[in-house]
Amino acid sequence: MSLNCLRFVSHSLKKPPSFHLSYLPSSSSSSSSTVIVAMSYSKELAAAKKAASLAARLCQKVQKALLQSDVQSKNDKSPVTVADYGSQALVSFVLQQEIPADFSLVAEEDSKDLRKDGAQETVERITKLVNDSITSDGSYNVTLSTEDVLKAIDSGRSEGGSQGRHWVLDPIDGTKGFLRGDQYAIALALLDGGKVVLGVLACPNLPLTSISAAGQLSPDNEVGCLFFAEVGGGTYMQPLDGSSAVKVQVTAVENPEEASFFESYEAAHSMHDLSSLIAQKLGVKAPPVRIDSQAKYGALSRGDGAIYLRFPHKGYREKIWDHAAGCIVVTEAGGVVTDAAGKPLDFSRGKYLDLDTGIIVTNQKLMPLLFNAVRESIKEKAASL
Ligand SMILES: Nc1ncnc2c1ncn2[C@@H]1O[C@H](COP(=O)(O)O)[C@@H](OP(=O)(O)O)[C@H]1O
Ligand SMILES: [Mg+2]
Ligand SMILES: [Mg+2]
Ligand SMILES: [Mg+2]
Repeated sequence: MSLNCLRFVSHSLKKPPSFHLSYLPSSSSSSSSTVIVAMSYSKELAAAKKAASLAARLCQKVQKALLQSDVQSKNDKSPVTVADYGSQALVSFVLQQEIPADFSLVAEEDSKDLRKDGAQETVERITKLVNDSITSDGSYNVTLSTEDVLKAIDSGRSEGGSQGRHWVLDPIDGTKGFLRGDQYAIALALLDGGKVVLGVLACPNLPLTSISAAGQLSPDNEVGCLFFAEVGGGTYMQPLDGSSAVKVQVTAVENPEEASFFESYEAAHSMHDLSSLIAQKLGVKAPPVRIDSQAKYGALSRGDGAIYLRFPHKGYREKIWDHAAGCIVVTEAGGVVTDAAGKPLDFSRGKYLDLDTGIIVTNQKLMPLLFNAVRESIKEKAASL
């Protein structure tokens, strides 16, 4: 049997992984000899954690100001825009400082609107935010100009694909949640050869303890989680303030009656009627936990719930930055992420995920039952239309 894609990891249970190895054929001949190629993403992972943590701090600052302001300016979308752009510029800057070689970034935002007449003040606000973050970190002795910031944002224009390495960034995932003062995430992943090889999810408002249906969002709960995963190395969570990381695992629940599920807060993002039909078929008793952003993947990776269902309305095309980091965080914690046809998500085709109907996430034990319930429910829903 060919060993060309056999990978294994060196890590202890407590410590995040530092490297993994790939066995590759030593030549194109059919000889059984192999060479060991060290494949490490530890430097990239450290850079990604640093970038996402700094961006999380920037977003927290903006969200705090937004929530303290009066109702009128709450409805004003500009603070959100500032945080989205600021986060993207900062992550792009940090990654280019830390890993300058062959830099490629596929990210949600671009500077088109910021280059229009009348946007100068906004660009200056973003630039100040980014520079304040860089100064407070202290590791980079630079001050960015407004043009540097616009360029950093636009370096996220790569198309990704199946060749080489590409960073994938959602600078604020769950913008609607961010606006409401609820959940959002800074989601950063690395693709190598079209596969997600590492992912980091910074979730500034996610409690450090479970948000299962039983114990939802206690107001005095400590918040701010950083999830991170490297291929073959498991998933870890640490407080965003930097204290030590713990390994996390998806729930071991096998009985769907004991399972609870996550879905989007926004009904426009996922058909709640379809998920409730699926839950009913499975015999799920707990009500859905509705939260914004890829914080759902993070929460699922540590067993807060057992299932995540996402069924966009017809015509919506999912983007890779909405799932890349979340997907590896869950799979490395022992979970399974597929589309509604049971296929793994394919991140190698550029910005979009071309998938069948929706995304389903759960543990390995529940997946066959969930998959059947999904197929039946989709058929029933289609027949009733
Ligand atoms: N009609 C739609 N259907 C599905 N997803 C949508 C959507 N409109 C926007 N989204 C995506 O849903 C993401 C938020 O997901 P969730 O509902 O899990 O919080 C948004 O990310 P952004 O907030 O980064 O724009 C956006 O990409
Ligand atoms: Mg998003
Ligand atoms: Mg976003
Ligand atoms: Mg958006």
